[in-house]
Amino acid sequence: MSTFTKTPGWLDWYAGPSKPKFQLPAGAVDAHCHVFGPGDEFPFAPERKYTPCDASKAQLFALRDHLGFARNVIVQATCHGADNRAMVDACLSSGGKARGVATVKRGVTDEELQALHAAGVRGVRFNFVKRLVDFTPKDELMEIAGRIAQLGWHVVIYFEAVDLPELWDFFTALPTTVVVDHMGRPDVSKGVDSEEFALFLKFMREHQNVWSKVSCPERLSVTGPRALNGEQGLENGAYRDVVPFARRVVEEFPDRVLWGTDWPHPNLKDHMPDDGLLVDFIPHIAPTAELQRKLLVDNPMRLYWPEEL
Ligand SMILES: O=C(O)/C=C(\CC(=O)C(=O)O)C(=O)O
Repeated sequence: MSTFTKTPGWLDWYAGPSKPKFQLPAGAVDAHCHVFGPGDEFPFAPERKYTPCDASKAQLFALRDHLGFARNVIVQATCHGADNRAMVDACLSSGGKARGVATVKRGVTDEELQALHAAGVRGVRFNFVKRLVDFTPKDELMEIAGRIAQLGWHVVIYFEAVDLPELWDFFTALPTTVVVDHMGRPDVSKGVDSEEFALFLKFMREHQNVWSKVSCPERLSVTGPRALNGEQGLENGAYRDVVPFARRVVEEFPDRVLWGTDWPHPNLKDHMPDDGLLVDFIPHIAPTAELQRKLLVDNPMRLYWPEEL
Protein backbone atom coordinates (compact mmCIF):
# COMPACT_ATOMS: atom_id res chain seq x y z
CA MET A 1 0.00 0.00 0.00
CA SER A 2 1.49 3.33 -1.06
CA THR A 3 1.75 6.11 1.51
CA PHE A 4 0.23 8.46 -1.06
CA THR A 5 -3.45 8.75 -1.87
CA LYS A 6 -4.15 9.45 -5.53
CA THR A 7 -5.98 12.59 -6.58
CA PRO A 8 -9.73 11.81 -6.60
CA GLY A 9 -10.82 10.65 -10.04
CA TRP A 10 -7.26 9.79 -11.06
CA LEU A 11 -7.12 7.48 -14.08
CA ASP A 12 -4.38 4.85 -13.99
CA TRP A 13 -2.41 3.99 -17.12
CA TYR A 14 -3.82 1.17 -19.22
CA ALA A 15 -2.04 -2.07 -18.47
CA GLY A 16 -3.04 -4.06 -21.57
CA PRO A 17 -1.91 -1.98 -24.57
CA SER A 18 -2.34 -3.54 -27.99
CA LYS A 19 0.57 -4.33 -30.28
CA PRO A 20 0.73 -1.48 -32.78
CA LYS A 21 -0.08 -2.33 -36.38
CA PHE A 22 2.37 0.36 -37.43
CA GLN A 23 5.89 -0.99 -37.25
CA LEU A 24 8.19 1.59 -35.77
CA PRO A 25 11.48 2.17 -37.62
CA ALA A 26 14.55 0.58 -36.03
CA GLY A 27 15.95 2.79 -33.29
CA ALA A 28 12.71 4.71 -32.66
CA VAL A 29 12.67 7.00 -29.62
CA ASP A 30 9.66 7.63 -27.37
CA ALA A 31 10.68 11.25 -26.75
CA HIS A 32 8.07 12.21 -24.16
CA CYS A 33 7.18 9.98 -21.23
CA HIS A 34 7.39 10.12 -17.46
CA VAL A 35 8.00 7.97 -14.40
CA PHE A 36 5.99 8.47 -11.21
CA GLY A 37 7.69 7.27 -8.04
CA PRO A 38 7.06 4.62 -6.98
CA GLY A 39 5.94 7.01 -4.27
CA ASP A 40 7.31 4.94 -1.42
CA GLU A 41 10.78 4.96 -2.97
CA PHE A 42 10.75 8.40 -4.59
CA PRO A 43 8.20 10.53 -2.70
CA PHE A 44 6.07 13.00 -4.61
CA ALA A 45 6.90 16.67 -4.02
CA PRO A 46 5.06 18.61 -1.29
CA GLU A 47 4.23 21.40 -3.75
CA ARG A 48 2.65 19.03 -6.32
CA LYS A 49 -0.75 19.83 -7.83
CA TYR A 50 -1.74 16.18 -8.29
CA THR A 51 -0.88 12.82 -6.80
CA PRO A 52 -0.64 10.12 -9.46
CA CYS A 53 -0.60 6.35 -9.40
CA ASP A 54 2.84 4.79 -9.43
CA ALA A 55 4.43 4.34 -12.85
CA SER A 56 7.86 2.79 -12.42
CA LYS A 57 10.91 2.61 -14.66
CA ALA A 58 10.40 -1.16 -15.06
CA GLN A 59 6.85 -0.58 -16.27
CA LEU A 60 8.05 2.14 -18.66
CA PHE A 61 10.78 -0.08 -20.09
CA ALA A 62 8.30 -2.95 -20.51
CA LEU A 63 6.04 -0.63 -22.50
CA ARG A 64 9.01 0.53 -24.60
CA ASP A 65 9.79 -3.07 -25.55
CA HIS A 66 6.15 -4.00 -26.12
CA LEU A 67 5.55 -1.09 -28.51
CA GLY A 68 8.86 -1.55 -30.34
CA PHE A 69 10.71 1.58 -29.23
CA ALA A 70 14.47 1.43 -28.71
CA ARG A 71 14.84 4.38 -26.34
CA ASN A 72 13.02 6.83 -24.09
CA VAL A 73 13.30 10.47 -23.19
CA ILE A 74 11.96 10.77 -19.65
CA VAL A 75 10.58 14.18 -18.81
CA GLN A 76 10.44 15.27 -15.19
CA ALA A 77 6.79 15.49 -14.16
CA THR A 78 5.55 18.29 -11.92
CA CYS A 79 4.37 15.84 -9.24
CA HIS A 80 8.08 15.37 -8.44
CA GLY A 81 8.83 19.10 -8.43
CA ALA A 82 12.56 19.76 -8.76
CA ASP A 83 13.45 16.45 -7.10
CA ASN A 84 14.76 14.59 -10.13
CA ARG A 85 15.70 11.36 -8.35
CA ALA A 86 13.04 9.08 -9.89
CA MET A 87 13.81 10.30 -13.42
CA VAL A 88 17.58 10.11 -12.85
CA ASP A 89 17.30 6.62 -11.38
CA ALA A 90 15.33 5.51 -14.45
CA CYS A 91 17.94 6.99 -16.80
CA LEU A 92 20.79 5.37 -14.90
CA SER A 93 19.02 1.99 -14.94
CA SER A 94 18.32 2.08 -18.66
CA GLY A 95 21.71 0.95 -19.92
CA GLY A 96 22.04 4.13 -21.96
CA LYS A 97 18.60 3.72 -23.52
CA ALA A 98 17.03 6.68 -21.70
CA ARG A 99 17.90 10.32 -21.51
CA GLY A 100 16.17 12.86 -19.30
CA VAL A 101 14.73 16.34 -19.07
CA ALA A 102 14.95 17.79 -15.56
CA THR A 103 13.36 20.53 -13.51
CA VAL A 104 15.87 22.69 -11.66
CA LYS A 105 15.68 25.76 -9.50
CA ARG A 106 17.94 28.78 -9.39
CA GLY A 107 19.87 27.36 -6.43
CA VAL A 108 21.09 24.30 -8.37
CA THR A 109 24.87 24.01 -8.14
CA ASP A 110 27.26 23.39 -11.02
CA GLU A 111 28.12 20.04 -9.44
CA GLU A 112 24.44 19.05 -9.40
CA LEU A 113 24.10 20.02 -13.05
CA GLN A 114 27.19 17.96 -13.88
CA ALA A 115 25.73 14.97 -12.02
CA LEU A 116 22.48 15.31 -13.96
CA HIS A 117 24.45 15.46 -17.18
CA ALA A 118 26.37 12.32 -16.26
CA ALA A 119 23.06 10.57 -15.58
CA GLY A 120 21.83 11.42 -19.08
CA VAL A 121 19.92 14.68 -18.63
CA ARG A 122 20.06 16.89 -21.71
CA GLY A 123 17.41 19.52 -21.02
CA VAL A 124 15.33 21.40 -18.50
CA ARG A 125 11.58 21.90 -18.62
CA PHE A 126 9.89 25.23 -18.00
CA ASN A 127 6.21 24.70 -17.32
CA PHE A 128 3.71 27.55 -17.76
CA VAL A 129 0.51 25.53 -17.40
CA LYS A 130 -1.13 27.19 -14.43
CA ARG A 131 -2.97 24.13 -13.13
CA LEU A 132 0.38 22.31 -12.83
CA VAL A 133 2.84 24.73 -11.27
CA ASP A 134 3.27 27.87 -9.23
CA PHE A 135 4.67 30.89 -11.01
CA THR A 136 8.46 31.16 -11.41
CA PRO A 137 9.88 34.59 -12.30
CA LYS A 138 11.19 34.78 -15.84
CA ASP A 139 14.55 36.18 -14.76
CA GLU A 140 15.11 33.02 -12.74
CA LEU A 141 14.26 30.86 -15.75
CA MET A 142 16.48 32.93 -18.04
CA GLU A 143 19.36 32.56 -15.62
CA ILE A 144 18.88 28.77 -15.60
CA ALA A 145 18.68 28.73 -19.41
CA GLY A 146 21.98 30.60 -19.63
CA ARG A 147 23.67 28.08 -17.35
CA ILE A 148 22.34 24.94 -19.03
CA ALA A 149 23.18 26.36 -22.48
CA GLN A 150 26.82 25.94 -21.50
CA LEU A 151 26.22 22.20 -21.09
CA GLY A 152 24.74 21.97 -24.57
CA TRP A 153 21.28 21.27 -23.13
CA HIS A 154 17.96 22.56 -24.45
CA VAL A 155 14.82 24.01 -22.85
CA VAL A 156 11.46 22.22 -23.08
CA ILE A 157 8.49 24.56 -22.72
CA TYR A 158 4.97 23.56 -21.81
CA PHE A 159 2.22 26.13 -22.23
CA GLU A 160 -1.29 26.56 -23.60
CA ALA A 161 -1.93 28.24 -26.94
CA VAL A 162 -3.75 31.25 -25.49
CA ASP A 163 -0.65 32.14 -23.50
CA LEU A 164 1.79 32.20 -26.42
CA PRO A 165 1.42 35.94 -27.19
CA GLU A 166 2.32 36.85 -23.62
CA LEU A 167 5.23 34.40 -23.49
CA TRP A 168 6.56 35.19 -26.98
CA ASP A 169 9.31 37.63 -25.96
CA PHE A 170 10.61 35.31 -23.29
CA PHE A 171 10.58 32.23 -25.51
CA THR A 172 12.26 33.98 -28.43
CA ALA A 173 15.02 35.26 -26.13
CA LEU A 174 16.02 31.77 -24.91
CA PRO A 175 19.63 31.03 -25.87
CA THR A 176 19.18 27.29 -26.52
CA THR A 177 17.24 24.92 -28.71
CA VAL A 178 13.64 25.20 -27.49
CA VAL A 179 11.31 22.19 -27.62
CA VAL A 180 7.57 22.83 -27.35
CA ASP A 181 5.43 20.17 -25.70
CA HIS A 182 2.37 19.01 -27.64
CA MET A 183 2.42 21.79 -30.29
CA GLY A 184 1.73 24.39 -27.62
CA ARG A 185 -1.61 22.76 -26.83
CA PRO A 186 -3.76 24.23 -29.62
CA ASP A 187 -7.50 24.47 -29.16
CA VAL A 188 -8.23 22.13 -32.05
CA SER A 189 -11.88 23.21 -32.17
CA LYS A 190 -10.65 26.52 -33.64
CA GLY A 191 -9.28 24.71 -36.71
CA VAL A 192 -5.86 24.36 -38.24
CA ASP A 193 -6.15 27.70 -40.05
CA SER A 194 -6.99 29.66 -36.92
CA GLU A 195 -5.07 32.76 -35.93
CA GLU A 196 -3.98 30.96 -32.81
CA PHE A 197 -2.33 28.08 -34.64
CA ALA A 198 -0.92 30.47 -37.26
CA LEU A 199 0.95 32.19 -34.45
CA PHE A 200 2.44 28.88 -33.37
CA LEU A 201 3.56 28.10 -36.93
CA LYS A 202 5.06 31.60 -37.18
CA PHE A 203 6.92 30.93 -33.93
CA MET A 204 8.52 27.86 -35.48
CA ARG A 205 9.02 29.43 -38.91
CA GLU A 206 10.76 32.55 -37.63
CA HIS A 207 12.87 30.78 -35.02
CA GLN A 208 14.96 27.93 -36.35
CA ASN A 209 15.91 26.87 -32.82
CA VAL A 210 12.28 25.97 -31.99
CA TRP A 211 11.22 22.32 -32.21
CA SER A 212 7.87 20.74 -31.40
CA LYS A 213 6.58 17.48 -30.04
CA VAL A 214 3.62 16.45 -32.16
CA SER A 215 2.32 14.26 -29.38
CA CYS A 216 -0.77 13.96 -27.22
CA PRO A 217 -3.75 13.61 -29.57
CA GLU A 218 -5.56 12.09 -26.60
CA ARG A 219 -5.09 15.34 -24.66
CA LEU A 220 -5.92 17.71 -27.51
CA SER A 221 -8.83 15.95 -29.19
CA VAL A 222 -12.27 17.35 -28.51
CA THR A 223 -14.31 15.12 -30.78
CA GLY A 224 -13.06 11.63 -29.95
CA PRO A 225 -13.90 8.80 -30.26
CA ARG A 226 -11.05 7.64 -28.11
CA ALA A 227 -8.34 5.08 -28.71
CA LEU A 228 -9.60 3.37 -25.62
CA ASN A 229 -8.51 0.05 -24.22
CA GLY A 230 -7.72 -1.44 -27.60
CA GLU A 231 -11.25 -0.93 -28.85
CA GLN A 232 -10.96 1.87 -31.35
CA GLY A 233 -8.15 3.12 -33.54
CA LEU A 234 -7.82 6.08 -35.82
CA GLU A 235 -9.44 4.11 -38.64
CA ASN A 236 -12.56 4.49 -36.52
CA GLY A 237 -11.99 8.19 -36.10
CA ALA A 238 -10.08 8.39 -32.85
CA TYR A 239 -8.50 11.80 -32.34
CA ARG A 240 -9.08 12.63 -36.01
CA ASP A 241 -9.46 16.33 -35.21
CA VAL A 242 -5.80 16.51 -34.14
CA VAL A 243 -4.36 14.99 -37.33
CA PRO A 244 -4.30 18.19 -39.45
CA PHE A 245 -2.41 20.07 -36.73
CA ALA A 246 0.30 17.48 -36.20
CA ARG A 247 0.60 16.76 -39.91
CA ARG A 248 1.01 20.44 -40.75
CA VAL A 249 3.87 20.74 -38.25
CA VAL A 250 5.55 17.50 -39.38
CA GLU A 251 5.35 18.44 -43.06
CA GLU A 252 6.55 22.01 -42.64
CA PHE A 253 9.28 21.32 -40.08
CA PRO A 254 10.32 17.69 -40.65
CA ASP A 255 13.73 18.17 -39.05
CA ARG A 256 12.43 19.78 -35.85
CA VAL A 257 9.71 17.42 -34.65
CA LEU A 258 9.62 14.73 -31.98
CA TRP A 259 6.99 12.23 -30.90
CA GLY A 260 6.24 10.59 -27.57
CA THR A 261 3.58 8.45 -25.95
CA ASP A 262 3.21 10.71 -22.88
CA TRP A 263 2.86 7.51 -20.84
CA PRO A 264 1.54 7.28 -18.09
CA HIS A 265 -0.75 10.08 -19.30
CA PRO A 266 -1.14 12.27 -16.22
CA ASN A 267 -4.33 14.17 -15.54
CA LEU A 268 -6.51 12.76 -18.27
CA LYS A 269 -10.05 13.12 -17.05
CA ASP A 270 -12.31 11.07 -19.26
CA HIS A 271 -10.39 8.14 -20.66
CA MET A 272 -7.04 6.42 -20.68
CA PRO A 273 -5.62 5.67 -24.12
CA ASP A 274 -4.23 2.41 -25.41
CA ASP A 275 -0.57 3.22 -26.16
CA GLY A 276 -0.53 0.72 -29.02
CA LEU A 277 -3.26 2.71 -30.75
CA LEU A 278 -1.38 5.94 -30.09
CA VAL A 279 1.56 4.47 -32.04
CA ASP A 280 -0.86 3.68 -34.86
CA PHE A 281 -1.62 7.43 -34.98
CA ILE A 282 1.93 8.13 -36.25
CA PRO A 283 1.53 7.25 -39.96
CA HIS A 284 -1.47 9.59 -40.13
CA ILE A 285 0.65 12.56 -39.10
CA ALA A 286 3.92 11.45 -40.75
CA PRO A 287 2.73 9.68 -43.88
CA THR A 288 6.04 8.74 -45.52
CA ALA A 289 8.87 6.49 -44.36
CA GLU A 290 11.25 9.44 -44.57
CA LEU A 291 9.09 11.66 -42.34
CA GLN A 292 8.67 8.79 -39.91
CA ARG A 293 12.41 8.19 -39.71
CA LYS A 294 13.10 11.86 -39.05
CA LEU A 295 10.36 12.14 -36.43
CA LEU A 296 11.16 8.95 -34.57
CA VAL A 297 14.88 8.37 -35.07
CA ASP A 298 17.00 11.10 -36.67
CA ASN A 299 15.63 14.11 -34.79
CA PRO A 300 15.58 12.65 -31.27
CA MET A 301 19.00 11.11 -31.81
CA ARG A 302 20.39 14.50 -32.88
CA LEU A 303 19.02 16.13 -29.76
CA TYR A 304 19.62 13.43 -27.14
CA TRP A 305 22.36 11.10 -28.41
CA PRO A 306 24.40 13.29 -30.82
CA GLU A 307 27.59 11.50 -29.85
CA GLU A 308 26.28 8.34 -31.53
CA LEU A 309 25.77 9.97 -34.93
O1 LIG B 1 2.45 14.81 -19.45
C1 LIG B 1 2.25 15.90 -19.91
O2 LIG B 1 2.93 16.29 -20.85
C2 LIG B 1 1.23 16.74 -19.41
C3 LIG B 1 0.75 16.98 -18.17
C4 LIG B 1 1.46 16.74 -16.91
C5 LIG B 1 2.78 17.35 -16.83
O3 LIG B 1 3.28 17.90 -17.76
C6 LIG B 1 3.52 17.31 -15.56
O4 LIG B 1 2.97 16.98 -14.53
O5 LIG B 1 4.70 17.64 -15.60
C7 LIG B 1 -0.58 17.59 -18.08
O6 LIG B 1 -0.99 18.19 -19.08
O7 LIG B 1 -1.21 17.46 -17.05
